[in-house]
Amino acid sequence: MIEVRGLTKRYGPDTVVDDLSFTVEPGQVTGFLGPNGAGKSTTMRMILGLTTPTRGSVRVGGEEYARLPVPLTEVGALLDAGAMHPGRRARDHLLAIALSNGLPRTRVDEVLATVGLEKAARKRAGGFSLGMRQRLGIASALLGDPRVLIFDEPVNGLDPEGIRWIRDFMRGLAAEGRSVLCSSHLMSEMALTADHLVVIGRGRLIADMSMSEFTRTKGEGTVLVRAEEGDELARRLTAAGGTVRLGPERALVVSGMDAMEIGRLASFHGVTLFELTPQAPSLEDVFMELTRDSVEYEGVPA
Ligand SMILES: Nc1ncnc2c1ncn2[C@@H]1O[C@H](COP(=O)(O)OP(=O)(O)OP(=O)(O)O)[C@@H](O)[C@H]1O
Repeated sequence: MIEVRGLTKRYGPDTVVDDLSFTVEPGQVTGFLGPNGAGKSTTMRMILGLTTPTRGSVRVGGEEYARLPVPLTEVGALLDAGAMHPGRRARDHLLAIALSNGLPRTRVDEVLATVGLEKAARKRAGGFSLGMRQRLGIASALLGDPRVLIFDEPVNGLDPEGIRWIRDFMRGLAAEGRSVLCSSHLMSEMALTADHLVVIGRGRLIADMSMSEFTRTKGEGTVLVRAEEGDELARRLTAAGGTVRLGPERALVVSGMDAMEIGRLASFHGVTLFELTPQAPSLEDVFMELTRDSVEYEGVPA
């Protein structure tokens, strides 16, 4: 497992990771979520001993990364798929990593097969598509057969087939009992992959819970309302404490009130309703709500 305790990183006056504590358990995919700039990559780099924390500690399998005798056999990571020599053949790239880490050569062909790159083994990485580069990056993370795997935004820029492959692959690794930590800034993507969620904003922990707990406890639904006198109803709902947004085709999307309260209010003011549909919160909505105060650069609504 990965144990993060009181982890803090400062760059000059900026605290980019702020007293962060969480645990990544085996047998699960833990989604590491946060808006752009939240501090996910910095946290992952500290877990991997690539960035020194200002304060706090990280243990992988009970040890600090720097104390692991052969780190690649404990933890494998995909941080930046572009980080490979373009002129080097895929197999040679893996062979160099295996040999410099004292891992057997036989692992190279095994991991190439695992990620489906056998046929491209003798091709140069420079000619690889993004999807193939991701697979090669994952192959190198798997060389030491580690129990812990870390993926930083692994599906960024991939086509739907590539996304599905990575998703299934991560689920497979967790099913084998490994600990998988995977970062993303998209909730919708994690909804299909993660068992557990760690959500951060501006370097601070916002949520640490199972996916089902996350939707159950954090979700407040909306009600879609269509009315003959939409503008009037919107005013009445706002006055009654609801929050109203304009939805598709002039429908109202109401939060803070349930369908019964809205129906009663409309009836009281003689407003004719055409539709009154409670909508379960999407995970994306819950995520946006949670991280609203912690996005670095917020767009101004048009
Ligand atoms: N070496 C550095 N020096 C100064 N500031 C840094 C450094 N590395 C990261 N930062 C800052 O730390 C903050 C967090 O960055 P980080 O890359 O960890 O976020 P992230 O959650 O991974 O975001 P993204 O999804 O955009 O990659 C950002 O504001 C970034 O500008």
